[in-house]
Amino acid sequence: MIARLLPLARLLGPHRWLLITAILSGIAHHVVVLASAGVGAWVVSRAVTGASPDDLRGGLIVLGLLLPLLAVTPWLESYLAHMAAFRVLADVRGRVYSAFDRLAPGYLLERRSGDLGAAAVSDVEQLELWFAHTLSPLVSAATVPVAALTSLGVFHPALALALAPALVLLALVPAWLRRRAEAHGAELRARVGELNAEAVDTLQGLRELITSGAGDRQLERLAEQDDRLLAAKLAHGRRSGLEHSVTNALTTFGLLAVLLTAALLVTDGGLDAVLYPVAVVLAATTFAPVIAVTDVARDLNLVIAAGDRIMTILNTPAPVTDHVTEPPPGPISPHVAFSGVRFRYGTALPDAISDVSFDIAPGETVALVGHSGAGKSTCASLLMRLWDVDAGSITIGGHDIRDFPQDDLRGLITLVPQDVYLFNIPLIDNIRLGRPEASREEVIAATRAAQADEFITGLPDGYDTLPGELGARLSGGQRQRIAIARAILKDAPILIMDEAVSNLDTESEQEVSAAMAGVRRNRTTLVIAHRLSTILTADRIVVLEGGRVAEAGTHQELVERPGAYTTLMAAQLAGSERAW
Ligand SMILES: Nc1ncnc2c1ncn2[C@@H]1O[C@H](COP(=O)(O)OP(=O)(O)OP(=O)(O)O)[C@@H](O)[C@H]1O
Repeated sequence: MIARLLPLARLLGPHRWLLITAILSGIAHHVVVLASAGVGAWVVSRAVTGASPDDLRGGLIVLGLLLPLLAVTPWLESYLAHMAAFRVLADVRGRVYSAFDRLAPGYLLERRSGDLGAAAVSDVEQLELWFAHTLSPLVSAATVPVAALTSLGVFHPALALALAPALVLLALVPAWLRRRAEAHGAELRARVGELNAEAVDTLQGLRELITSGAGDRQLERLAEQDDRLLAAKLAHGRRSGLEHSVTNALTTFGLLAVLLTAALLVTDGGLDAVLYPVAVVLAATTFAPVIAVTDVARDLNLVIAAGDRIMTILNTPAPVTDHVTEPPPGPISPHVAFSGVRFRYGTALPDAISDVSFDIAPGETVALVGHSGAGKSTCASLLMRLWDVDAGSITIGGHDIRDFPQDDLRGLITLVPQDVYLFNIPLIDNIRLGRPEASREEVIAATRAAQADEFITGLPDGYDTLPGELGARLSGGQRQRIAIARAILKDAPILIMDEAVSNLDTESEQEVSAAMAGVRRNRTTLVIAHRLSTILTADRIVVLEGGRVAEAGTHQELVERPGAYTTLMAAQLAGSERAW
């Protein structure tokens, strides 16, 4: 078990010195306890056997000197161990968040956000048990009994021999129950993650649950997850209880063995009667650090499971890595070209796009159109290098996008997504996301250009409104205009727009279209188009079908020959506002 936990020590980093000092304080504490108990027992036993106050003075002075240490050393141990633990926890949490950043979105799509949230918060929290409450007692438990056994051995070897079996058996209890403990720990942490994921899902999908009347079914699912967590907790509790009882029994057995052996030795004259209470007190105090460890060891399975979950995240290789540290030299022309691009989301999956070639000249707008699943979003994700192409290449200004550090590449591109996420920070900071240093005036100018100024100033706190719950109350059109304001403010030369699929009312539609036209001006734009109005204003249209380019050209060129585009248009005309 300990071997599985030792890799966690690597997480200590620069805080290891704090922890080492805590461990030394812990050892000092136990030595002081042993010494004061021994000296105290000796003083009492001398006093009751008629020693004069003068005979006791030396012992009492030692006790007086030990007393402050008795108070200070445990405080120091706990304070330093917690300080080290909390600093490590903060570091680990930071590393987990950067891992999310590094792994996004490929790995994150495969795991539920509530489960990942549990990993970032409660799994990391679980590590406190190891760093603040286990490491130091563990070292004490390994050293103090050796010191106590040696002292008892000096009194009489039989005393050490009487105590040793109980100590050895105590150390073996966690090993005996290890397999069960690890299985329970993994189960328990996984169940906590699942319940968290289900709860987050429920909250995120509340509107859908209410409108579809599926709330009760979801509550049942939550209750089922709760039951599974309860079963895992009970199994953990049963094993933990068994461990506790065995530990208690062994402690009592060890003490009785020393008590009995010492009594026999005193009767036989092998041990001075004055040393009898000293031997018993020494034996009793020996168990304290061992019990402290077995107490926390009962929950170490949870730490192992939490550590495994964290390490899995930290050690997962990023889907995309930087091959260079500097972007290509000179001004980069915002000319985007896809050449023979092939990509699939997993080795077992079919190609999402194959042999896709098209280019977007600087300042040009290309509309990607096609049925759902045709590969439009995949093209946009590949241009932002959220994944790397499997074959072919994507270039900007003639340079392969893999020749840019990711930060530089994403500095060249702005995304206006379909569904805009608003953080619970003032709206002005939400708009500043891509350019945090922008002044208030610059934000307002960008928001005006995105036709979002009017509705924001109409809010009671205007630009300082916290979206919080409001995020959900903003209309789709308003959220898109906030994203457009972000894009205008970031002022990147290349723009990717994922047009909202949901129907906007006519007024919102006009406002969003006007805002989009504004942001597209002078920018190289790739728009995942769903609306006829957008398609008609694009310079060129690329029609995707089953992950391949079926046709490309201007609207005029494409309508003149029957093909994928005219079929899509026919579907559009037979349908509603939305094209597909
Ligand atoms: N994360 C993913 N993992 C596995 N397959 C994926 C993933 N994302 C998309 N796909 C698959 O890749 C193909 C192209 O999907 P993509 O999202 O690019 O299509 P799209 O044209 O943008 O569709 P829509 O208009 O519905 O968004 C589809 O078959 C889709 O199922």
